[in-house]
Amino acid sequence: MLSTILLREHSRTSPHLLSSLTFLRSMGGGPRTFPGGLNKWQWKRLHQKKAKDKEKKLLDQEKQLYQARVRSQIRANLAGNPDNDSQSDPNFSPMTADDHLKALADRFMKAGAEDLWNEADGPIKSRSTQLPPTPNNRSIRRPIDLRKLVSESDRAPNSINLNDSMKNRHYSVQTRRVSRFNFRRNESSSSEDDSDLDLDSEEGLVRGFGSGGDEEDEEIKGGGNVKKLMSSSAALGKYDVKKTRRVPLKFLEDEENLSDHIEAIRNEFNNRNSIENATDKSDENSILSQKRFDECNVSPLTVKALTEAGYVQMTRVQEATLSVCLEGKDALVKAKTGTGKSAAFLLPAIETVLKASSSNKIQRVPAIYVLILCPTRELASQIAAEAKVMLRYHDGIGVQTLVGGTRFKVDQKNLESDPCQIIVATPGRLLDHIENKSGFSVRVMGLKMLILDEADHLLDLGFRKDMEKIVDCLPRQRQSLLFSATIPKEVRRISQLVLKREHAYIDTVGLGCLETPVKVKQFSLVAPHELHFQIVHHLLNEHISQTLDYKVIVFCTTAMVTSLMYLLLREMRLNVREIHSRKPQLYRTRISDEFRDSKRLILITSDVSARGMNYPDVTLVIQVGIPSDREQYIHRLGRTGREGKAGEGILLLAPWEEYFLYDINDLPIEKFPLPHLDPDVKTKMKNSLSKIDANIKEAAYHAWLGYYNSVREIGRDKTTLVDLANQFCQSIGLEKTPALFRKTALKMGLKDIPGIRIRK
Ligand SMILES: Nc1ncnc2c1ncn2[C@@H]1O[C@H](COP(=O)(O)OP(=O)(O)OP(=O)(O)O)[C@@H](O)[C@H]1O
Repeated sequence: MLSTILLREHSRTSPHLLSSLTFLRSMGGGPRTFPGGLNKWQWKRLHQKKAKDKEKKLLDQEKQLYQARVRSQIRANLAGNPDNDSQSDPNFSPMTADDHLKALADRFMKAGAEDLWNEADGPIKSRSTQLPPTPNNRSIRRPIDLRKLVSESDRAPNSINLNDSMKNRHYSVQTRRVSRFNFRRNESSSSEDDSDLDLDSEEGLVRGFGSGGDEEDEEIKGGGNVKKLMSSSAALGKYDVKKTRRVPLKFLEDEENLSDHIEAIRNEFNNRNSIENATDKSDENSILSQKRFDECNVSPLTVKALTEAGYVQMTRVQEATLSVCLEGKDALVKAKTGTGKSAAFLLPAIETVLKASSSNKIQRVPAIYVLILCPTRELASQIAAEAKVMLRYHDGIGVQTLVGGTRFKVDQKNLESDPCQIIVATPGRLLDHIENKSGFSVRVMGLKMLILDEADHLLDLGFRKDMEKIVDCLPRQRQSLLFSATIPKEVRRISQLVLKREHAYIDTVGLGCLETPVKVKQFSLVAPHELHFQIVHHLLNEHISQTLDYKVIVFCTTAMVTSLMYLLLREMRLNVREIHSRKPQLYRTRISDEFRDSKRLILITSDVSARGMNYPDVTLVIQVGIPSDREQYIHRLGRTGREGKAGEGILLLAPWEEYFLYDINDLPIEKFPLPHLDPDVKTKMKNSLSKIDANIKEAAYHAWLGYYNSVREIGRDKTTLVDLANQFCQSIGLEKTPALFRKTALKMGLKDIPGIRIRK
């Protein structure tokens, strides 16, 4: 004690002594307890909690104030007399309900008003506000879509609209302050969606069981004897990728010597493609713009690699975003599925590395300049493969993936032996590397650019905690780019966790325009639940008989239901493969690569394949059961009709899931007639089902129950839910309902529900 006081006194005069004291303490020489007998971590946590509570309180206050101000302003405006209280005006007459709605709609659809939308106001509904019939609630009215009340002219004049831009070939960018609030670390702001967001986990029940089954970004630390990192080929994968690394960097000045070469490629291309271009340009649905890569401010070496890979013209999203991203601005970008978002962020990423490398040639181990985060392992591999193709002629620039399901040590070895400047990672594994004291966090401190692919999903509650921790460890002086095909309004608010307030919002879809690919025909089929397996079999057979080079993806609600569907269809002699989170990573990668490169194959999958995966020429997507939300429907459907091609999507629902159609009623979905099912096939299916291991069926029942329990509209009536689950049980040939652990049943609120069996 005395020595501490003496040291403290001394340290006032000697800073060296202070650092020695700190060192001594870290070595165990100093006091380890804080007031109240707390240790260092408890003390730290206590203060973090206090700060968080304070921040939340302040935020709530500000929010209430702001809402009150907006409400009073609306009231004043509607009454036509902003200065006086309308109620005290003797001539005051309340507006009709329709006028009121129209006035609200007008105000809300003004440019930049999206941040003011509340669940009850806005045109984009969350599931919590759906009003269509549920098993218990059949008479509720449909919500009014404010979009329909708004005239075309009220659209944001300066936001990018693909359809408009097609006419005048001119993109503009909406840059503005997004929200008055700082929503950073404020989960309560989206608490109404908590249960929806919980659905990110593939096995809702499994989460309840605590058995650790996750959907995406599952991290297996040190598990499995993985001999090589995943290496899937992206869309450009058939072209050679660079094999060697650790070559001295070639910098921008060297590239200028290539201008002759590029000029030659340009001329050759002009001649070769002039006829094709003429037809392309006439196609309004083409994803391509008229601008070529060689006309942009990107490195000639990148252009050379792109040209060789067949990328000559930019896609619309690439044209719309490139200049903004190259200027160094933060951006939030929305563009339809399959329109080339990956290249849109990879191009500025490469330019960032080139620029940073040229100004920092002395570092022995290069800093990580670009970090790309995405929700699934397969997507990370795909992005890395595409980046490698673009980097083909950039010697000395490397890209690596850090994803779960591989050995952590292997990652570390690769990082040491082959230092890279671009990392593509899933959040969980990245965090492991940051928190591991191996120097990775130091390399990350040089970061220049952070990219979130599938940004809305990464900012969901499922990933939010990890994202907050990651962002906390990154330098503030960086550029951030967020890309997705869907950006719900909650995400625009929460995006400030990552983006600067002054960022560009680039929407190449356009407010109120169709969010799905134009050439994809969409159908919904509502049929009794017990017929679903047979209907899927029937739809697949029909499609195969009509489509020579068929390539189909069937999405199921959970991993175990996917597994059951796969085994059943395999028994029925269909050419199927399966991918879901319960499969080892090497298996997943192998199947993913096989499916990418093949034709006449059916992939049965969970939501691990829903976002970002670029399997070329998928002819049909079948979604069995209700998707977790509207966004997931759009992403799953987007696995077909990529690059402006044609495709087909069928959503198969049980009658009690039909309410979901209201969430997507602005999409062009036609009713699919109930097919005539062959009784012989029914018998065959029954036989096939009987051959499947009962454990798989039991796991499927558990997963099914967990998934639908977490779907708010279905899960809140536990008795009906258990009834439906038992019907499912019978339909898959289980005679006895599988029992739940007491703890699980309790967690799910099912303990005393008739029909639930508890394990003794
Ligand atoms: N400039 C280009 N010229 C030709 N093809 C391109 C170009 N840019 C991208 N593509 C192709 O478009 C397809 C879709 O690209 P990508 O996977 O980046 O789409 P996406 O918008 O990220 O889709 P998702 O929303 O599903 O993630 C890929 O096959 C890719 O090779």
